[in-house]
Order: sequence, then structure tokens, then C-alpha cells
Amino acid sequence: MAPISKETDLLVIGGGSGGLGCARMASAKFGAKAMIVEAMRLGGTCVNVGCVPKKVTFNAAALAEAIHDSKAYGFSVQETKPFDFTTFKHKRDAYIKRLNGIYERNLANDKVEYVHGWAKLLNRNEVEITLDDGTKTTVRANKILIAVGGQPTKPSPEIPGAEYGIDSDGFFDIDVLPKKVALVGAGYIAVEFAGMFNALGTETHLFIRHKTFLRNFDPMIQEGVTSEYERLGVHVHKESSQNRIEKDPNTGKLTIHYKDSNGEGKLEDVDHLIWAIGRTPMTKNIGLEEAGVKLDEKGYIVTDEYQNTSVDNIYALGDVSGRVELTPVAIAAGRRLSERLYGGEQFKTARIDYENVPSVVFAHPEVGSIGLTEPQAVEKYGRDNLTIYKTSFTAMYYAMMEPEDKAPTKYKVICAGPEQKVVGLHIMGLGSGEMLQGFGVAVKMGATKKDLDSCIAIHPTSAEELVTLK
Ligand SMILES: Cc1cc2nc3c(=O)[nH]c(=O)nc-3n(C[C@H](O)[C@H](O)[C@H](O)COP(=O)(O)OP(=O)(O)OC[C@H]3O[C@@H](n4cnc5c(N)ncnc54)[C@H](O)[C@@H]3O)c2cc1C
Ligand SMILES: NC(=O)C1=CN([C@@H]2O[C@H](COP(=O)(O)OP(=O)(O)OC[C@H]3O[C@@H](n4cnc5c(N)ncnc54)[C@H](OP(=O)(O)O)[C@@H]3O)[C@@H](O)[C@H]2O)C=CC1
Ligand SMILES: N[C@@H](CCC(=O)N[C@@H](CSSC[C@H](NC(=O)CC[C@H](N)C(=O)O)C(=O)NCC(=O)O)C(=O)NCC(=O)O)C(=O)O
Repeated sequence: MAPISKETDLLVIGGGSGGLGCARMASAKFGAKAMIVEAMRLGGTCVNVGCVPKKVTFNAAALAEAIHDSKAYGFSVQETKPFDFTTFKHKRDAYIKRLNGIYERNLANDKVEYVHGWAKLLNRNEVEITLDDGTKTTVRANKILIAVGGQPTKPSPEIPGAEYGIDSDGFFDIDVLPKKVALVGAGYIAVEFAGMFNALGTETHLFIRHKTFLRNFDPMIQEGVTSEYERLGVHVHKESSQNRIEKDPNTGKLTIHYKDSNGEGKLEDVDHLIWAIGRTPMTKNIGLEEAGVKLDEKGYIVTDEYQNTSVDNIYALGDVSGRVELTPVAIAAGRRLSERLYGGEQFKTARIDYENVPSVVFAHPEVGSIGLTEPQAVEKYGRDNLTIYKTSFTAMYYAMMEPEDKAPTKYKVICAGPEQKVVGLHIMGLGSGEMLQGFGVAVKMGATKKDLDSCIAIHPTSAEELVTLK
């Protein structure tokens, strides 16, 4: 291994989406001397225990659904063996490993110095790196970027047996398709995982604290997807809490004692309990307080709109800055920061715009959302200044299915003011994930209802319903 540089222009702590986005551009495009320090695996959460293995698993679940649906179209699919989850899991691991290698080569091609180790801030210009063999080295840097991301939030220790559960990282270690799972949480991860398990044939129990999940989304989405999950056979335990969890020492199976809207209950023979109750920034024990970097009450690093922290020459972005916790947001923030720091005059005000970030939940069906929910729009503009267009229909994909196999599609477009500017667009149904990106461009450009209407429909598609709303 080449000796580690003692000095660099830019030192990035964290080789995930945001850190990679910044370091690669700083070096490859602007010629800055950049170093990236990663403690675990290159690619960060997204590549290793997030978007990428999740989407591959979602694809497997979508195939299971397609096999089921194909019968309605007249196919005689002979399933001679059950789905081989173990082989699938090993192939998925190998794919991720391959990506880790590609990322390491990308860094070398871009001339970013890559150090595997644990980084800790010593002061505003120095970082201590503990290498894999335990030795420590100190690197001086003109600028330091903290892009350390987050980790799954731990359940309350007041729930006896909570430690028998796993989290989203553990989900990716499961190598036998479980017969029965329980998930606690009501956000992206709980809903995505529950949908995948259910589609793959696992008995799935989802414990939520309220009457619906995805409560940060428009009510149409919350209510629409919650009732669709129930229709699909997910056991949604509403207004629930967990009293205690027991583990059978012989079988390893769990029993969950809970309360829900139906009263007290006991769920036995659970293969895995998965806590998916949010994420916590990785800001402990990395020298932030000592260097004077301000954190908020939840432990996120406080940054301004240019990703500056409270200390000059120290920047933070991505999940650790607690804004919108999505990979493309972290990448874009990293690239804008790189432009601003090293791109010269033309980029001196470069920054990411956190308004109108499109986002998709890979639920069943997929959900897409950009802009304000209806309650947010009412609060901002007043009900009288809004025109809301809604549609609900059965996608033509389901034409050959029996009524009980037809999933709903629902769209809502929220327009404000006399010019009917689109301030919120919410879709659920087949293909929503791929559909939203283009509508996102339109919303970012300030599209009005008239602009949507002026675009001739593409027939027959689900998307055409968004340009023919009445
Ligand atoms: C299950 C799951 C599914 C997801 N699905 C999606 C999705 O479909 N679409 C989407 O847009 N987003 C998704 N996300 C969110 C996305 O993964 C994150 O928003 C994104 O990875 C954040 O990037 P980041 O660079 O801020 O942090 P990370 O990607 O978390 O990278 C931080 C890196 O810093 C390293 N690190 C931490 N501390 C140190 C230290 N002291 N020294 C050295 N290295 C350190 C960590 O090991 C890690 O590799 C998902 C997340 C999860 C958990
Ligand atoms: N497709 C994508 O783009 C994906 C993006 N992500 C990103 O990762 C982030 C983290 O995901 P996730 O972990 O799902 O977090 P989220 O913040 O999305 O959701 C967690 C939810 O769990 C519920 N909850 C919190 N504490 C408890 C508790 N003690 N018991 C039961 N329920 C609880 C809350 O909902 P309530 O108040 O209703 O109870 C809370 O909103 C997401 O916000 C997203 O930014 C993750 C996966 C996929
Ligand atoms: N949109 C395509 C994405 C395909 C893709 O990007 N695949 C990646 C794996 S997801 S890798 C995870 C994620 N990448 C992305 O989100 C892709 C970024 C987009 N292409 C862009 O450049 O903006 C990320 O964290 N990036 C940080 C960074 O690279 O700076 C890959 O094979 N990469 C090989 C390579 O890069 O050579 C899809 O979903 O099919």
C-alpha cells in the first residue's frame, strides 16, 4: 500500500453517496488533491445496505407478482420449486461486492486518494485516521467534508427483548426466506420491506403507531396504500405498541406481545422482527463537539444552505445534515459543494435546492410524490386559492384480472393561484417510480395545469391521466 499523504486540499470523511460525489468531482473535474476516508464499505448506505440491494429485492418481488398475474393472461406458469431466496441473496451480495470494486477503481481513475479507516476530527484542519491494523495517522487538510451518513435508530430499551429484533442492515443478511416476519415502523423502509416480504409469500405483520402509515405523504397516499396493503394480505396492526418480545432458545423464533386497536395480542413463531423506526446521524465520537461543530438536538450537523457548518472550512452534507435523506440529494449536494469550493467564479453560489425534491416509495403499488401535500398546500395558500384535481382508475394492466386482483391507481395534482401553478403532485400505482422523474422536471420549471394539459397524452398509459385531468 502506498504511504498515506500527510496533507491534502480536501479530506472527505465517509465514502457514501455524498462524499463520493464531492471528492470525485473535486479531483477529476477541478484538479483538487482529494482524499476520502471510509470505515466500512465504499458506496455507503445506498450501495451496501440501502437503495441498491433494496431495489434488487423489490425487482424479485415484482417478478413474483408478475408470475402470479401472468396466469390471468393465459400463461400456465409451472412453479416446480419455491423461490430460491438463498441463491438470490448470494447473487445480490456478489453484485454489491462488484460495485464496491467499481467504486474503488472509479476513485483511482479520478485520482482521489482512498484510505480505509476510521476518521476523527482533531481540529478544523486535522483529522486522525485509525487504520485497519490499529495504527493512527494524522492528515492536514485545507477543507474537510463530513459525510458520515446515519444508522438505523435503535428501539427503546424499555421494551423487554427489543434486542432480539434486527434492523434494515440485518434485513440484508437474511439468507432464508422467512415464513413469518414482523416489522415496526411506518416510513419508507417498513413499508417497502413489508411489501416485498408479502409479495414473496411471507406472512407479514406491520406494526404502526397510528391508523395509517407514510404519514408524511399526502392523505390520498397514506390511506390508499394502507388499505391496499390490507387488501394484499399484509396484517397491519394499527395504533399498536410492543409490550415485550421473547425468544425461544431452541428454535430462535420470537413471540411478540403487543397492543393494537383490537386490544392485547400475541404473535408467535416470528422468524424476524425488524425495527424500521427512522435513522440516527453518525455524529458521535468523531470529534465534532471538540472541533466546535454545532449539532442540533437530534445530533444532526447544523449547516446553512451552502453546507457550511459552524466552523470555517468544515462542511457537512447528506444524511448527516438531516435534510432530505435521499441518495440523489446527497450526490447533488456533494457535487454543488465541489463546484463552489473549486470551480471558480462561475460556481461561487452553487448550492443544492432542497425545494421540490421528487421521491418514490417502492411500495406495492409504487408511490411518487413531489411538492406540497394537500394539508401543506392549504396551510401555505389557503383552501380558496387551490384547485385540486384527482383521479382514481384501474390501470389497463389489470384488464385480464379478476376484480379481486385489480390494484388501484390514484393521482392528485394540487394547483395554486389563478394561474394554477402545480405545487404538489402525488401518484400511486404501477410505474409511478419511473413516471415521476419527468413530471418532476415540469414542476421544477414551474409548470401550470395549462402546461400539463398542453402536452398531448400518450395512449394507453397510466401517465396520460396526468395530462387529461378535469
Ligand atoms: C434500507 C434503505 C433503503 C434506501 N433506499 C433509498 C432509495 O431507494 N432511494 C434513495 O434515494 N435513498 C434511499 N435510501 C437513503 C440513502 O441510502 C441515503 O440517503 C444515502 O446513502 C445518504 O448518503 P450519505 O453520503 O449522506 O451517507 P452514507 O451513504 O450513509 O455514507 C456514509 C459513509 O460514511 C462512513 N463513515 C461513518 N463514520 C465514519 C468515520 N468516522 N470514518 C470513516 N467513515 C465513516 C460510513 O461507513 C458510510 O459508508 C435508503 C436507505 C436505507 C437505509
Ligand atoms: N425509496 C426511498 O427513497 C427510500 C428512502 N429512505 C430514506 O431513509 C430514511 C429513513 O427511513 P425510515 O427508517 O423508514 O424512516 P422514516 O423517517 O421514513 O420513518 C420512520 C417512521 O417510523 C415511525 N416510528 C418512529 N418511531 C417509532 C416507534 N418507536 N415505534 C413505531 N413506529 C415508529 C414514525 O411514523 P409514525 O409517526 O407514523 O409512527 C416514523 O415516521 C427515509 O426517511 C428516507 O429519507 C429509506 C428507504 C427508501
Ligand atoms: N438509474 C440507474 C442507475 C444505474 C447505476 O448508477 N448503477 C450504479 C450502481 S448504483 S450506485 C449508488 C449511487 N449512484 C447513483 O445514484 C448513480 C448516480 C447517477 N448515475 C449520477 O451520476 O448522478 C451513488 O451513491 N453514487 C455516488 C457516486 O458515484 O458519486 C453503478 O453500476 N455504478 C457503476 C459505476 O459508477 O461505474 C438504474 O436504476 O438502473
